[in-house]
Amino acid sequence: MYNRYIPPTKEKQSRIRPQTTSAASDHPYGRSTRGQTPAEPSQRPPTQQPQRIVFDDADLPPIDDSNRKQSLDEEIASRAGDKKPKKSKSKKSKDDTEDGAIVAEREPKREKKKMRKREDKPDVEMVDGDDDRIRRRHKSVFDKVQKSLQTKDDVEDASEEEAAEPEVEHDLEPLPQPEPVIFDESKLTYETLPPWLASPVRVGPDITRPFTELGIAPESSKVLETKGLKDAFAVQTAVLPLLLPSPDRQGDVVVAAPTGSGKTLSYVLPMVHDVSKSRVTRLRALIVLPTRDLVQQVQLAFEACTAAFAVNGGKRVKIGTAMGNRVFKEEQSVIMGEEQRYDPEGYKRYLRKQDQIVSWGDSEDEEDDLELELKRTQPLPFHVIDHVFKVDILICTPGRLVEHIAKTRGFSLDYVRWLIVDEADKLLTQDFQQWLDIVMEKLSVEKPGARDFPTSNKSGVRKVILSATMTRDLSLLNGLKLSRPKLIVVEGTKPGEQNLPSLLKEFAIKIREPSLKPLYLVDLLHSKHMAAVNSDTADEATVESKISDSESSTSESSASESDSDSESDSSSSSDDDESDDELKPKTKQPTPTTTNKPTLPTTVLIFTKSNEAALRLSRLLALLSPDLAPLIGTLTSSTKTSRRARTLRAFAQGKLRVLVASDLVSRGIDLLNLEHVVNYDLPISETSYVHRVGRTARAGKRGCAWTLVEHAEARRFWREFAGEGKGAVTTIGREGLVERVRVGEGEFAEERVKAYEGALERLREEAAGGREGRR
Ligand SMILES: Nc1ncnc2c1ncn2[C@@H]1O[C@H](COP(=O)(O)OP(=O)(O)OP(=O)(O)O)[C@@H](O)[C@H]1O
Repeated sequence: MYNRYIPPTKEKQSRIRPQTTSAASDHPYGRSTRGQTPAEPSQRPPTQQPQRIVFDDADLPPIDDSNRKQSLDEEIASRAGDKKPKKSKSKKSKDDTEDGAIVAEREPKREKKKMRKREDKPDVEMVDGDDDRIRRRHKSVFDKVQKSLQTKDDVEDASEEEAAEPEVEHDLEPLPQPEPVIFDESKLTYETLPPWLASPVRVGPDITRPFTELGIAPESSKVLETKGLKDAFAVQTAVLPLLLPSPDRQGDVVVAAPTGSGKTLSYVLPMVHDVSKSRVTRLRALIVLPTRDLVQQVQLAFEACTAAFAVNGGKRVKIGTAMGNRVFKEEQSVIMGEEQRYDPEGYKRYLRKQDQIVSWGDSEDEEDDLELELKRTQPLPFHVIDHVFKVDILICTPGRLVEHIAKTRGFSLDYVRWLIVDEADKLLTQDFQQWLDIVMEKLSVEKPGARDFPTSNKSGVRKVILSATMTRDLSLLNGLKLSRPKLIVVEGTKPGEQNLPSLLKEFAIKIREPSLKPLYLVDLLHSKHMAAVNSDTADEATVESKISDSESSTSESSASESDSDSESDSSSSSDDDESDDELKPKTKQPTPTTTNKPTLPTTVLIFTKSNEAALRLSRLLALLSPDLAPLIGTLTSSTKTSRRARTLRAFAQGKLRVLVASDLVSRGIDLLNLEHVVNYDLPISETSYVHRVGRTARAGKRGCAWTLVEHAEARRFWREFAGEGKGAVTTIGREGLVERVRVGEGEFAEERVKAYEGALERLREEAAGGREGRR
């Protein structure tokens, strides 16, 4: 800081003492002036020794120059004519009592003002040469003080300047302003879309109707009822009448309905109904799905319904799958068969061809052809071999379908009259081996009468396209070459968006310490939040029995690897009691005595961002929470299909309660009685969020979705997924709001953190051991 300056009076001037000091103190503030190098005192002549002016308040008497000032003011006033003389406002005595810092800041400004006033009146103020010299020196001191204060003020004002630009005075004429940006707040309308997309058929989410009212025969309805399917759900009430035989001219159907709303049965029932009317087994229908797990799940739905239409003379429809879980040849033999047909002309042609192969068989390729031919079944004399389908309906993944079209003898789509694309947005966006182009080309082949629908006026291929997050992208839908399409939308609170099930409750958990995230998860799993939310689920959760069951047998960790991918995968219709059972409502158990283990969760599906993350988290959970270990299963795309199926089955039976999964199972998977979904890692998109959380709150049941949100993810989560906060934009439609919930609040106890670090170390060792083992 600097000494406070009091302007010198005549009286005071006599007290200013010149001092000979060091060079550093030549400057009034004990520093050399910037840019000047002060000379060594010894080099200077004594007369040129600078004077150190010491202003010491203690030495100075109070200034009372009011009289002099008054006379000066009067003179100024008399010169100015009409201006009144101002009263002197010297506050010296008051300032002396004020806080030093404040005084120090105010004083220079005030003194500068006074100086300026005096400079304006040189004839009055400048009494003699000494005065003049001292005054000039003071002025330079003022200037420097002023400058330093100015710099300080500048720094302090900088932040304010950022906020508000300084006002610059201009002429009265207004400055030219930039054109105001007009934001187009109008929402995307469907006006540019074709009428069928612009005006969908809207259905309320709570409508139900008996199947018999929708065109299903009473005998079939009865069978469905025994499978737990009493009334049709909303989407089924709208879709069934469009797909079941009708005298009206019918077209294709596009369905956008929330997860778990029953889209599968809306196409399964009319297809089975139609195909059961045809006598000969031929490939009549294709259902394309993005994953093997979904293929297996839809197969179960079909098999549960085939019996319902094998009444009143209808045939039992044969279902097959093609998804690449078995060796190709085996899959071929399950889908296709061979039949000997009497055809002497055909037999002659066959013999001529054999001769050609034998005589050409010189090159390596031709030898291979010959070998292949000899391996094939040989026709009986005067017979030829026909390749025939063993299934009426094929449920498949796109890649495997393309492979069969290319390589399987006799695999023709000539008689296909149903094409179902489930999870359509995924299948249309991702071009799996250009499956759609290849299939559409095959379906364009017309064989007279081959694609006629026995009991309706519709001819050709009937297409049904479904998703909970249906695309409205025409360029994608165009590839399907839809004919007279209708869009069915099961309404939510915000029509047109990706609606969540109405009975889903969503929660967000703030993760304050990301490095301890697994501990938050453990706390959540053991909290009261993970209790059953559906009364019937609570009834089924006979905790003790299930724990002992799982401990003895089906723990994921103890699951046998011997379960190979060649495990039989029924390709034709059969009385698979186990499959049928899975669709049956579980018989109610007595109310459980959950109090013994109150902290164990009911049923939870935890989503991670990758396969590896799922495997790691699953193991970590088991280490951190040994009581949970036997109840944890893992589902990743690197897990064998058969093992995944077993895990899903164990979960459905209540032997497993916690599934840790990658996004593989986020779409379509129908886990019976799943109550809670946890987004351990944030999903990559809103669509992914909708599918993940849609694994619960299905088929009119309640469910909860929990998302762990780290600080860095909060903005994205609340804006994009929850649709809350400034600038929120979300396509997700929901009934309520996402609630904030606290879990793992406060410090985690030191022992827990230590145990966690120990578990991580163990995990590292296991991973290293695994790598060593593989080497
Ligand atoms: N009419 C019905 N009565 C009773 N249960 C039904 C009925 N229709 C469907 N379900 C059951 O509802 C559940 C969800 O059905 P489904 O899997 O078809 O949903 P989804 O709409 O395809 O969901 P996602 O979009 O997630 O694939 C299934 O367990 C199914 O058995």
